[in-house]
Amino acid sequence: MSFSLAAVGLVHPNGQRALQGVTLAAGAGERLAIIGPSGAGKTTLLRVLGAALRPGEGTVRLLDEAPWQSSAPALRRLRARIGTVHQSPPIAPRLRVVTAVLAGRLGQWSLPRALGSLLLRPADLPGAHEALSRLALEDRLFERCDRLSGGQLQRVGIARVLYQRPALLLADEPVSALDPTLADAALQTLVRQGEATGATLVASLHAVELALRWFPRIVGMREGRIVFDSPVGEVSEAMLSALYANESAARERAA
Ligand SMILES: Nc1ncnc2c1ncn2[C@@H]1O[C@H](COP(=O)(O)OP(=O)(O)OP(=O)(O)O)[C@@H](O)[C@H]1O
Repeated sequence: MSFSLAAVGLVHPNGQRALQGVTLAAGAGERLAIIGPSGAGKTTLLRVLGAALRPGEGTVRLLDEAPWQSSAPALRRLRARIGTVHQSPPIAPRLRVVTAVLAGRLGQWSLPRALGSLLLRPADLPGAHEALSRLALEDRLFERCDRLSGGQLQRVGIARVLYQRPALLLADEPVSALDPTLADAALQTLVRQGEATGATLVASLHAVELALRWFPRIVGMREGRIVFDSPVGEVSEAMLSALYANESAARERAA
C-alpha cells in the first residue's frame, strides 16, 4: 500500500475545517487526480499525504509507515521518499536552476555531500541536465531562478521532483502556470516518471480535461469530503456538474 487514510479530519489553526471523514488508499504505481472547487481541501489533503500536516482525527499510513508515531529521524527519512510539486515552487530567488534541481535529493544525501553541492560545486550536473531536458529546460541549467518566468519556474519544480525519484509523487496544481501544450507535456512527463519508477502519482488539478486525459482514477472533493472516487470511465457529466455546482452558479452571477 502506498498510502492509506482512514476517517481523516483536519481543522486549521484558525478554526477552519478543511478535511472531514476522508478515507482514501492507493497501491504502489497508482495514478489519482484530485478535483473539486476552490477551497474543497485538495491542497490540505496533499499536505497530509506529504506528512507536512498532522490531522487531528483519523489515521494516516504513508509508504507503510505511521508518520505521526515515528521518531524524528524516521519521519525525515519518510519525507525524503515523498516528493511534492508545488503550485509555486518554494525556491530561493537567487539560487541557480541546477542547484534548485539537485535540492531534490538533499534529504537523501549525507550532510557533507549536501553542503558541498549547495555551497561549492553542484554534485551531479549530468543528473540535473537529464531532469531539465525532460522539461525542455536544459539550456537554463546555470540561470538564476529569479530570471525565469512563472511557467519555467514551475517546470524547474517538476524537474526537481523527477530528480528526487520519490516513491510517492504529489503534485499540487503542477501545470497551472503552463500553456495548454506545455501543461499536457509536463503531465505526460510526470506520468512517465510514475510508470518508470513505480511511484504513486497524486495530482490536484483545476483543469478537469487534463485529469480525465491522464489519470485512470478520479477523486472528487467538496467541502473537505470525498464525494466520489471513481475509475475515469465512470465519471459522468452529472457527477462533474454536481461537484462544481455552486462554483458555476457563482461564476454566472459574477459575469
Ligand atoms: N494554512 C491555512 N490556514 C487556515 N485555513 C486554511 C489554510 N489552508 C487552507 N485553509 C482553508 O482550508 C480549506 C481548504 O483549503 P485548501 O487550500 O486545502 O483547498 P483547495 O481545494 O486546495 O483550494 P484551491 O483549489 O483554491 O487551491 C479552505 O476553507 C481554506 O480557506
